Amino acid sequence: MATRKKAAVPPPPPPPPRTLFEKIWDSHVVHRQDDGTCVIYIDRHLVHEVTSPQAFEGLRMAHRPVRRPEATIALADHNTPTTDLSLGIPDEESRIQVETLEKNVAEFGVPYFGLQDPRRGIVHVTGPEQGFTLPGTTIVCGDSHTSTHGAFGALAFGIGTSEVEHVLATQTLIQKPAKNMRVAVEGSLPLGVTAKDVILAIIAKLGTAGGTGYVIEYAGRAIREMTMEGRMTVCNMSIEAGARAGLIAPDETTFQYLFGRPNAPKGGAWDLALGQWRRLPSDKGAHFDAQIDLNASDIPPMVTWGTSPQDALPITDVVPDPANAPDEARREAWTRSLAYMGLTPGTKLVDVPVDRVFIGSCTNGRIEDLRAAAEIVKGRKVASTVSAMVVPGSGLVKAEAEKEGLDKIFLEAGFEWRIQGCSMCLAMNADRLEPGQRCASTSNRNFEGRQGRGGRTHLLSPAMAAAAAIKGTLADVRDFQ
Ligand SMILES: CC(C)[C@H](C(=O)O)[C@@H](O)C(=O)O
Ligand code: SF4
Repeated sequence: MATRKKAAVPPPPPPPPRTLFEKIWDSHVVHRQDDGTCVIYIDRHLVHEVTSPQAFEGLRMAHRPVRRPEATIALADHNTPTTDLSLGIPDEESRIQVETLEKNVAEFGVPYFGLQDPRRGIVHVTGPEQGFTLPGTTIVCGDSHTSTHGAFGALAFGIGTSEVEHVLATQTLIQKPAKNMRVAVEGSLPLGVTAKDVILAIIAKLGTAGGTGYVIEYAGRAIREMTMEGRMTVCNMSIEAGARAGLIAPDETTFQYLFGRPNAPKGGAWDLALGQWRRLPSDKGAHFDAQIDLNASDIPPMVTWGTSPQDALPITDVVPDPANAPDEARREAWTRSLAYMGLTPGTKLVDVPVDRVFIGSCTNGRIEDLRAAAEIVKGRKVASTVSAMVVPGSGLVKAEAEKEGLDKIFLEAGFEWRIQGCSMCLAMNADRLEPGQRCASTSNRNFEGRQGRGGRTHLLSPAMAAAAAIKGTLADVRDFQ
């Protein structure tokens, strides 16, 4: 019998290279509409007291339960006192918000870290700490700085209150895919330069709208060399560049941080997860719609002078002159900013006196941030003209810092040592600036009135904030090392 040679079946074409964002997106699409709008599955949901009341009320009215309470963690962070929790919450509006959250989580069976629970912290500090934030997952919260969790290679973004209700009810969201931007920081960071300086330098370059419509993936040696704390600081402020989210490819640093955390997978599930996580990084040749490059060795310690996070300059610089602004719109914006900030063009930034120093927030309230500040503060005293405070990002950060003796270093230098919460990052509780007061702050927003009506904010790193507290003016941390 004659044998006919079988025609060789051509191998299937290799799948097109994809970015980290595309991989997470594709694996979460539940339904795709013709116009590209998708229903995506949400793995994890963080809930705080500010943006959840109407969401729960909506569920109540519709007689709907929370779809997956076990995929949710709730806690209060914005409105909580930082001095003494045993007195309750004196401010009525704040108290009502926290009590409403407590009532809602009890009624809907949502896991809750109560006021006295040491795991309670700013949502973006607590989530990662608990291993609730995992690579390759989708994470949302009714809070713009949800981008923080992107440091783990999770697609994490802030949502509005009606979307909070949608996620509580369905564990899904309706979204359009974003464009991909790659921001590469090559080389190693010089001494005195931290993740905060890197992200301020990136925002100064991109502008507050430069990231609009994009998910930014941060890459390059300087990012790979960062700890998880540093990576979170970078991703945290992605939103200040207008981006939908920030992402960093998970690697050994990520896995080491997560191993053994309460909500991280255990045993065989851990090994399985590792195998999946290692496939997440962007493929070689994946398409990015935009690319920005920075050299780490060009980045000095940075500080903001104006009322937008993009108004950042090297600490060695001077207050800019609106006459030198690149266009008319910015001339006007700079003039307004300088009037609000009470600054004169040409003044050296290191000569600008500060009244207050705030070390904390979801940008820089983690243990490594407190260690960096304590290193500068150790054996020194806060200037007599300055009132300074440290507010840990979570109860666990506070406990660890106390175990290491950092609280003593701060207290002996004249800092106040507070209880965890958002605190003076946005002045929703009792911690706020008086009109006209100037603050060196490790937080992420310097908008008018952000830290209290009429308050003036300079954003900088924890080490730089510590140096400012000692010197009584903005200061170059490299003079203190
Ligand atoms: C209160 C909350 C909705 C708000 C946010 O979305 O970011 C706050 O956390 C902030 O930092 O301004
Ligand atoms: S610390 Fe500041 S930026 Fe972060 S969630 Fe709280 S208020 Fe928002």
